[in-house]
Amino acid sequence: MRRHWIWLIPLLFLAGLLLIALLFQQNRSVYQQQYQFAVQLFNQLRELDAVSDREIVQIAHARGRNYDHLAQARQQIYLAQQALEQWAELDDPVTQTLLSSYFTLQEHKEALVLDIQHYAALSRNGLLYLPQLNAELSAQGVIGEAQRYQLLSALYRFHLFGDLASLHEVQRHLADLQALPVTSAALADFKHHAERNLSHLARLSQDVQAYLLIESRPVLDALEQQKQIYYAERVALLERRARIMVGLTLLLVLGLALAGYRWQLSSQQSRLARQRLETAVSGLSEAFALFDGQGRLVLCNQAWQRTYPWMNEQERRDWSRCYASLQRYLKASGCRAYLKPQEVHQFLEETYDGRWLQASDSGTPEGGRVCVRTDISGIQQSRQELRTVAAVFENCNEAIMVVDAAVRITLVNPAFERITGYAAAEVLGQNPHLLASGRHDRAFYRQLWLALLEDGQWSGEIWNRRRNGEIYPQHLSITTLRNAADQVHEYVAVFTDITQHKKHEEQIKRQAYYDALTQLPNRILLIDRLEQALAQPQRHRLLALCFIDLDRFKNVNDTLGHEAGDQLLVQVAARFTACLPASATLARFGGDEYVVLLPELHSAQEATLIAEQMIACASEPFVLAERDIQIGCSIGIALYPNDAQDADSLMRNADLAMYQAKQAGRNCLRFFTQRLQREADYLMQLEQDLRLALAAGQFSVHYQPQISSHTGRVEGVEALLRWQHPQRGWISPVDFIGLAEDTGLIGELGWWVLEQSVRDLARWRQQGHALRLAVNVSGRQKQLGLQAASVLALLARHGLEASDLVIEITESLLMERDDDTQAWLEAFTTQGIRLAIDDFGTGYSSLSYLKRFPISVLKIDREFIRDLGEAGEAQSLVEAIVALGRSLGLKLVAEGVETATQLSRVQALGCDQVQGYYYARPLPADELLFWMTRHQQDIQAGLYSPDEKD
Ligand SMILES: Nc1nc2c(ncn2[C@@H]2O[C@@H]3COP(=O)(O)O[C@H]4[C@@H](O)[C@H](n5cnc6c(=O)[nH]c(N)nc65)O[C@@H]4COP(=O)(O)O[C@H]3[C@H]2O)c(=O)[nH]1
Repeated sequence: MRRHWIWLIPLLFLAGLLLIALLFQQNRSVYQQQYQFAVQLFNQLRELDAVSDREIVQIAHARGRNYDHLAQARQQIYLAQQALEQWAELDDPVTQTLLSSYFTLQEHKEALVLDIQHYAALSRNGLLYLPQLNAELSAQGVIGEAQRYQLLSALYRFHLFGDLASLHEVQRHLADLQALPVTSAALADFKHHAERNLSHLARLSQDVQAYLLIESRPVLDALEQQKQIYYAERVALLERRARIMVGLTLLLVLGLALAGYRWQLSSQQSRLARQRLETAVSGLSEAFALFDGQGRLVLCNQAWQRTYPWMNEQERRDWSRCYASLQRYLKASGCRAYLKPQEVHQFLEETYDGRWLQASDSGTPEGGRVCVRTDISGIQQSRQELRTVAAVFENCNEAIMVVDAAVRITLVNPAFERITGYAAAEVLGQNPHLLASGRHDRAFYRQLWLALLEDGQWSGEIWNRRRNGEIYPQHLSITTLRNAADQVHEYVAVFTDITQHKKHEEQIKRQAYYDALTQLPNRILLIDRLEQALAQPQRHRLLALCFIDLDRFKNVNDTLGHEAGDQLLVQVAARFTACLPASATLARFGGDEYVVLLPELHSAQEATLIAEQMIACASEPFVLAERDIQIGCSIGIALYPNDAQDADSLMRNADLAMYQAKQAGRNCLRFFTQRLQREADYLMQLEQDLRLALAAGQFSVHYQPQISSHTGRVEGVEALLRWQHPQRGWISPVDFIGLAEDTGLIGELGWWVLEQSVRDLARWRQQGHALRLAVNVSGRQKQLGLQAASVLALLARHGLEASDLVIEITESLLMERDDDTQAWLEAFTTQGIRLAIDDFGTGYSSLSYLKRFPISVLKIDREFIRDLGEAGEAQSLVEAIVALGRSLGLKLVAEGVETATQLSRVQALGCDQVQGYYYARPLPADELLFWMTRHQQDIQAGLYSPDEKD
């Protein structure tokens, strides 16, 4: 559509040409008309001039009868002159001059015409009167008649022809007449009139001559010629003007075309410019709007629409409405921003959703308005963040050091000054190397710089020097900052003084690797050193690991207290250290266990000597709490590479050997042997089997009767666990209870024994056997969660009383001396369950714990009972135990009574009950019933006699 206007240009051009031709033609015809009219006028004037001349001549020569034709001609000449004057080109001076002279000529003629008419009339009258007078004279006979006739005749000729000869003749005749004497008045009158007539005729002739001599025609010709020239000039002028007009039209059209082209070009450019502007504006993050001089929206971007989402379309498109809306909005928002009504203004504006805008409104030269809104919420936030960062920078405990690309310190914070001792002014502009301690080599720094350049950061520990020369450790993190061109801009180093941290670390390390009490290496460090020693590629090398356990340490601990025990451990450590070579590592392994690593041995004998020396040291009395204390130690030795190849195995084997030494009577040393290994393997296998045995139903409970030493009646039974191993047959509880305790299986197993035996007891009750049940309970069961409440509930479930149950515990449990154990035991006894001390006399039998714990029964170990019949101190020991029990009101049970002698002895000593093979071995439940029935029958039959049973 836009390009169609181009066809208008030739059309306009043609229209212009047509218009010019039309105007040209019109003007030309006007000129032509004027010219023709003027030519007609000239011809008419010429004709009228001729008529006028003819009439003049006729009048002058007495041929005209009247002046009507002459007057008519003169009148027409006058009108034609007026017409000519009207049509004359007043702008042409030549025409004006000619016309003026023509009019002058005509005026002259007019004046002559009047004269001629006048003298013609006078002449004619004279000529009419003279003949009358002549006739009178003739009649009177006045002389000179001939002369008069001649005169009259000459006069008539002169009048008719006006020739000079006639005039001369008249003049002669008149002179002749004049010469005549006046004879009469008539003659005088005649002479007078003749003379006057002649003068009139002369004057008439003179005027006619003058009239005819006036040349008006050439003037008319000149006028016509001038008219023709003027006309030609006018036409030429018209043509020139037409050409100019054509030229101008052409120029105009060309100009229009050019203007159109330029307009099109400029509109294209402006379209392009607008597109570019729109693209640029739409790409702006700022809100942008352009309003024209009339306040109409010319252009705005998406950001503008987003900025003023509350504005409706009309407001957005109209600046005044938009402005008014802004004003309203700002007023409503509590005037936190300001708007000035100037032509150009800048202001802050807070949007409804809390954003801050930097607004700038400026006028355009056309009276429009450019509005820009920049969301400066981020800047505000950044400022806030900067303030926060600055506060952090100033107040943080970490030292911050900024170094420029030329490795010069540009900024440090107060923490830097505190840590390094340097004031900011002292280090700014300096190379950070001034802080170096000299502890790190070139390679270290090369690595650091490489990491900074390649990875952009480095962090680690570094030793630096304070201003006072002190070298201290830092934890340093350096980050490389790069500019937009990816060039290193600066390095930011953040570091903390980790002196204290290092100390703590050292302390923690020490705590982790050293025993706090003895300051010896602990188990972890020992294993570490052992592994290191084993890793040494040394041929023909012998290494020994000695596992040491103090003998009777527990006694010291229990009797003198933990503090004394601790002192003993420290003293032992000191003595052992004194016995060992420098290459050895003495470690406290835990409790009263020590381990010595001897890494550089030449023979096993060397290890023996060292171990014996340690045993000797440990056997020397120790002074604790002003008392001499005698202990000893058992040492197990395992050798590398003979006994094991790795650290774990070596430790285990040394431990086994140590147990072997313990079993061998303590205070001795034992080397690990293959037999020990086999036993260890056996135990391992046993443990595995034990884990499966309960589910496999391999356990059963046997019961051993407990018989009143006074009546011989069965008062109770002791439940004893039995394990029927599928391959190994019966396994004694002595062999697996300890293992079950170690593995924690005793919890489940012990509960199973309780359930099983309580169930059997309840059955026996129903069958009429009033028995009391004794069940062994391990101290480990306490740790594994056995509760009195559960046991009571179990009894209640089977309709039994708490007093029907006796729990047998070992002395060792009572040795634990903690409140928990007491509370745990009391939970049983307060409900009526009784407690029995098993194997009394083998441990640290003490009056104190017997008093402290709620014990009801003492079971005298069978070791003492066994020796009762023989000479020795057994008799007096049992007597003492019985006396002790009696004094505390305890019931006394003798275990392991096998013979009648033993029975009679324990009866004599006052034991309340006996238990032993003398009466019965532990029996399965069914056999027990059978045994009890028979035993009852024997008693009833009076057959029961200790001697008989023996
Ligand atoms: N030489 C000899 N021995 C006699 C005589 N009379 C009884 N014995 C044995 O002496 C042990 C008495 O049990 P204990 O001292 O409680 O000693 C028990 C007890 O401490 C433990 N034990 C057995 N069953 C259990 C149980 O269910 N739980 C717990 N925790 N330990 C149990 O195993 C130990 C050994 O039990 P057993 O092998 O059954 O050995 C039993 C029994 O068979 C005798 O006249 N001569």
